[in-house]
Amino acid sequence: DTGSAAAIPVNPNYDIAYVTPVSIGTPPQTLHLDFDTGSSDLWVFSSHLPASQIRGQTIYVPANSSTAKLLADHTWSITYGDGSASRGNVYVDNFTVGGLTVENQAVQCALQVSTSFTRESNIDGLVGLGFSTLNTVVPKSQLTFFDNAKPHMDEPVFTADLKWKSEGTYDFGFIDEKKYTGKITYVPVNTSPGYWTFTSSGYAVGSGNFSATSIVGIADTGTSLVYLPPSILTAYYRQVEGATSSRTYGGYVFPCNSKLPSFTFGIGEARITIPSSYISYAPVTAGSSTCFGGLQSSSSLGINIWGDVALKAAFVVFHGGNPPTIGWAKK
Ligand SMILES: CC1CCN(C(=N)N)CC1
Ligand SMILES: CC1CCN(C(=N)N)CC1
Repeated sequence: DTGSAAAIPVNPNYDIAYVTPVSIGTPPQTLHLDFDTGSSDLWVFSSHLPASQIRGQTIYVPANSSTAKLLADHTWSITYGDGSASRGNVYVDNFTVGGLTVENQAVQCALQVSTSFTRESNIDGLVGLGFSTLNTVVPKSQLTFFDNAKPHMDEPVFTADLKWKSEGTYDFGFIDEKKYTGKITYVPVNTSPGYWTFTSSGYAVGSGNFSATSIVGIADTGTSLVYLPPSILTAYYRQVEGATSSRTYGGYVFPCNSKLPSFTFGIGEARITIPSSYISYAPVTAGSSTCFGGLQSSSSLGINIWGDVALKAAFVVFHGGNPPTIGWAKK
């Protein structure tokens, strides 16, 4: 089996997150979900939510699906890095992404979501594509869509072709040679933390020398920005006129008309370059002439994150073999 589905920016001006249409149940209910390689719960806004917590999202109504079955006495509860959270009960149902169907996929139905999810009217839930060890369902943890689909896939892979301010693609079960240039460089993945954790070989700022240094981090489609060690941030933003680390805005900001260098990171001998346009991320508030950087410090996170700002500069292969690996190519 294979599948292919769109990755659509939730906001036309800034790549805050991407959503992908999925079909759940019989007859199919279409929701737009945030595919997140940094977590492993598949959860949706549902008919179990109080109306006060829904603001435009599409809800999944298990009662309207002839193939939905309650997973009795199972619950889940999750909190994300940004403090957002959700919790609820669990059904299994048919789940289809871009033509690839998994029967009896655990679909976690929200009974409660935090205000940041309520405010995000274009996100109807998440599809966790991290390792199933992170799944929060109790008493029996559930498998991700990828783990359920893998045995039926032509190849045990999914790929991310995210794009700057435009629609990209998630492919499942195959590698589309048309989506990248040159070769794919694969590096090992440490599955123990439950994320797609790999080691980058170093970085360069603009046209400067490449600094060979191991950077352990995660490839995370569910995080907007790139979070790296403070020393790298200092090296980058020293090249940006008027850049400063702002306590007010919680990170590096600079005048929106400042000239920004690109940022290159190493994958083995290969190099991926993030164009400067991706790093001038967004005005700190609507209409401001102060912009928030797409590269920020990981010092408060305890983990380095290659989020969408980095991923959209590449074609990325999440290879679920034994052992899993991650591949990066230019495009
Ligand atoms: C390590 C953190 C990265 C951001 N998160 C995520 N994409 N779900 C939460 C975990
Ligand atoms: C990784 C997740 C962090 C929380 N999210 C959010 N507030 N929209 C969704 C993605």
